[in-house]
Amino acid sequence: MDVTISPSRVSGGAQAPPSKSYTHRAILAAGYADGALVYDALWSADTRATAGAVTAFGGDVNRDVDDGHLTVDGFGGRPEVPADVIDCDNSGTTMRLVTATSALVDGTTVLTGDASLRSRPQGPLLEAIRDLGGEAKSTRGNGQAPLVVTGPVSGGSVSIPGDVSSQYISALLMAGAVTDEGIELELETQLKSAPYVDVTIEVLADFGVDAEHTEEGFAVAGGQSYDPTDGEYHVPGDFSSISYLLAAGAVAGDETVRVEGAYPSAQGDSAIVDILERMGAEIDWHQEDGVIEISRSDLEGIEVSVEDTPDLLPTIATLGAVADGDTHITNAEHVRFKETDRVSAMADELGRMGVETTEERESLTIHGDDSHLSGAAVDGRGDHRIVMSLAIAALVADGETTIAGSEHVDVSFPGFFEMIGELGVDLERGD
Ligand SMILES: O=C(O)C1=C[C@@H](OP(=O)(O)O)[C@@H](O)[C@H](O)C1
Ligand SMILES: C=C(OP(=O)(O)O)C(=O)O
Repeated sequence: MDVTISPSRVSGGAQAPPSKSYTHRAILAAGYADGALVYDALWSADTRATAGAVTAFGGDVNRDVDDGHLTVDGFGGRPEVPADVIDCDNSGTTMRLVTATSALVDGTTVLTGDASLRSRPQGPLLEAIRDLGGEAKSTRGNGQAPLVVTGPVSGGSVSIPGDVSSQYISALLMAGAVTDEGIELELETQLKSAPYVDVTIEVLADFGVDAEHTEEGFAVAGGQSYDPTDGEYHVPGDFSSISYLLAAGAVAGDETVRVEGAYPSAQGDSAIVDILERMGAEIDWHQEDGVIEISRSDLEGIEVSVEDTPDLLPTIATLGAVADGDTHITNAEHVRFKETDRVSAMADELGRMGVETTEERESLTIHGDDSHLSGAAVDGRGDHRIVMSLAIAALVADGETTIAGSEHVDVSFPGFFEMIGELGVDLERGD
């Protein structure tokens, strides 16, 4: 479905959507437990895929139609053999977390996903499961889904690269807690996207499970039980989603844009506040109230590493297109392994809008000075973050911008277009 956006000014307040990363973990942790009530859960295409997997393993997930909370019945640490293939749809987090759950099953699990997910790397996780004594293979022998996993594994020590996806580590820590022996992970490389493992450790702690950093990597003791405090869990707001609302305020704010539900957590993407400040934005984060206020400001290019914050790259690229001078985004190689290669997708699609960029394997430089944003027909590449970032660029382009594939926002931010419409964006959604 296309969306056509005209140059617009934004103002007013918006509620941050719930965190996708925390919701995935809370649903699966509740599955590993006997169950839990999950409040403020994100109900999006990706989190529905994780709910589907918990159901396939013998749990159940029901959503309250009035307030949206989830009632999860768990499988108590003993996942049963799924009656069918598990479809992880477009969700890398689901596939990685659930592949490790599959290694606990006394039998065989088959996992697949859409074309994008079936092109993403799973090899290091499969190898780790084999090293733990399970069977794990890619049907095509290329390290990509469809995957076939046979357990059960009882734990042990494995080494794993840290520079492809942190989700392998999150997955093994979550599953390792209910193995007999626990799992020790030795990192073969430096860890990228590290804050996401901290998010995992935080959620595990809230479910009464201990996992820790070690000198070599991470470790989780076996024989633990998932048991959430008071049987419930509350999901915080999502800073990756918040980044689009703040970027809209920074480039197109008429009056102040105010985002609520922005409380501090382990999310690395809260770095967007600091990044905007460094670019010259007028921004205030009232942490105790969970409120961020931002007004339109003249932005300047900066150098920023996305080593810890890969999901911010598309937002930063759009900000760089509007800023004066160069914005140099470094440590970005792992951003190429997402729903699409986001480094080249942003270079190409912003290029269609008149933005000059220099792309290298590990970096993307946006030449703000040489760029003039013009409305154009652009492609969201079937990737929610590319769609949302181009939508923000469209606010300050000359003329209309039409983005193909607007429905993909359903992956992480289902109400995105309604929300920016309420902030004042002039948009029309077509076929
Ligand atoms: O664990 C998570 O919730 C995520 C980890 C990150 O992936 P990588 O660890 O693969 O970089 C991030 O890009 C993704 O959107 C969510
Ligand atoms: C990469 C993302 O998610 P996942 O890895 O779960 O597909 C994302 O949300 O940007």
